[in-house]
Amino acid sequence: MADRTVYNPMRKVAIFGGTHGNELSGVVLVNHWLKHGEEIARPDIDVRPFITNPEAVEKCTRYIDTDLNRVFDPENLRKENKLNLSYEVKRAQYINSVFGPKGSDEAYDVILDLHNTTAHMGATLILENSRDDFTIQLFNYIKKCMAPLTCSVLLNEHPQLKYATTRSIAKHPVGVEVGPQPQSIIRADVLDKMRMVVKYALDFLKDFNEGKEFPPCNLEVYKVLENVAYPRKENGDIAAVIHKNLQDQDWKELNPGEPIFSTLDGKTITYEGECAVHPTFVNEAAYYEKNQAFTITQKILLTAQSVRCINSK
Ligand SMILES: CC(=O)N[C@@H](CC(=O)O)C(=O)O
Ligand SMILES: [Zn+2]
Repeated sequence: MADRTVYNPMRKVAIFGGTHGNELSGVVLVNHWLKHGEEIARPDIDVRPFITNPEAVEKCTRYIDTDLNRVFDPENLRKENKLNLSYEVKRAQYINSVFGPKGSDEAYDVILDLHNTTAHMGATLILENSRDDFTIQLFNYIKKCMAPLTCSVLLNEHPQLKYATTRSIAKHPVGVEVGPQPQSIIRADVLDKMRMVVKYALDFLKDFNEGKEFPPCNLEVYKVLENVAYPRKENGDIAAVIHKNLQDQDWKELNPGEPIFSTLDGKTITYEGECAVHPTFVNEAAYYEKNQAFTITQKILLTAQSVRCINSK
């Protein structure tokens, strides 16, 4: 007999934009929905659009003092002595008080956190927990609705590389990452894809709350294995750039021996891993300061039990 997971209805849903103030699709969509909420309204769901880092949005920069999307860990959320805290840690504590507290029953059910990447990733959903059947079912639904457009799923639950995201205060965190889009500009194609993802996510939640059962499913995901750093000179300067054969090839197979960097003196550096991988976040602008040239992932299949809602009316 197939197992089924039951949940309470998902009534508290937030859509976050401006977690990074220079990723403008989420900023303009959330600002639009704050004035015109009809598009995101669904029966019996409180859907709340919210700008998470207003100072960074104002200055059109990723962050003011520190990356907001890294500070939702218990230690930062607990810190006292408000005078010495960075703007983003104070903001994280406030966001956690409104939409969390993280890990509690009162926390929001679902948070869609809207991001852009300069990498050629297309529409991407970011999953934080491979055992969260509800979110796997949600992603499977969105992916099917997006077809023939691709919608890839990135799974980040790497013990060292996972970070404490803004969305992680929700019971079911959903990262939405759409590219390629340069920082501080808006591309219509990217905006449309993000808008479609949000629409399908909300449609799923409506169907789910109305009692629709979603049968068991398989979901193809790209699991984070490692971040690859830029080769640097002794003085810290970048010594090589992403090779032209790797540029814009996010999600494509990369085999051992294939080029990944070109050095400034004209040499090619090849991938020397053991087996084929799938790079992503290739040449992401925001990751130069984190010294990440790209992330390598492995394609795996997740399965989810059927899900349905308990007290649907
Ligand atoms: C380019 C970018 O900002 N990416 C996001 C990914 C995520 O939301 O997990 C970040 O590094 O926070
Ligand atoms: Zn971002």
